[in-house]
Amino acid sequence: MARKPLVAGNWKMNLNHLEAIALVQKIAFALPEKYYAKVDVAVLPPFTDIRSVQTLIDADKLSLTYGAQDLSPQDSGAFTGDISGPMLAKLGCSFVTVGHSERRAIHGETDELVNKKVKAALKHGITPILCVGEELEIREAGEHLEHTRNQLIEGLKGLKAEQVQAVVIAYEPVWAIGTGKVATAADAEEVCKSLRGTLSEKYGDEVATAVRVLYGGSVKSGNVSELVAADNIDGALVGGASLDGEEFTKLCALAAGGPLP
Ligand SMILES: O=C[C@H](O)COP(=O)(O)O
Repeated sequence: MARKPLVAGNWKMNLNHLEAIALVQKIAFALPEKYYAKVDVAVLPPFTDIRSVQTLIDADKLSLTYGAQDLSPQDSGAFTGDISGPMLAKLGCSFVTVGHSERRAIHGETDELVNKKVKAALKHGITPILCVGEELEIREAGEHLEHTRNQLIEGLKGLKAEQVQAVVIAYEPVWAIGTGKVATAADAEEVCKSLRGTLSEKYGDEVATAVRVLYGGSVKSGNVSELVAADNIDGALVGGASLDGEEFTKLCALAAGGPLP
């Protein structure tokens, strides 16, 4: 079964809602419609931008999709500062990243909390992009496969096979995020293949074959083709390069198999 690549731009804590509109317009103008048959493209802006992005995408009937960078495991209540799945669903979000390494490191998110967030996203019809990845020390100790396998198993705990089929996995080695140090395609493929193997072992071949596994960590137009050419890499979770409309458009076109627009 051929998996359609997904390129998701994680804007992190960058761009206000006016800048968000400008960037989405730039991408929409620069990436012709025909590319969307070969690649799914999503932007993941900060919460405060989502309504503006939704309005623009709906009004102009753009093929771009969008989502959020986090969600609460709760649906509503006294959780000051949090944003819930129902709120994101109402805003038309297709995706939400869960367990990004910045949230694990800066906000102390555990695998248990990540698992609750994955369930919250699925409950409200939003595709979770479950992020896993090892720190440099773990890679240097040769424990990256075991570490990412455990994060995957814990993140998906308690889900049925059909629910797992609706999840996107992103392998993001922490040492490659925002550092300019991209994992080689062989390094990334090794982990993505191992993650798919774990999915197969736990949920069966059909699920493992259907799930998209992305790579993230210093992905740019210059390295995306080599990464997505690997058998088990189905697209990219892009940070820094997703803030530059021209660069992100190039990257999406290359992930679609080219040519450049
Ligand atoms: O979610 C995206 C990743 O953290 C990658 O960020 P980066 O492309 O800036 O390295």
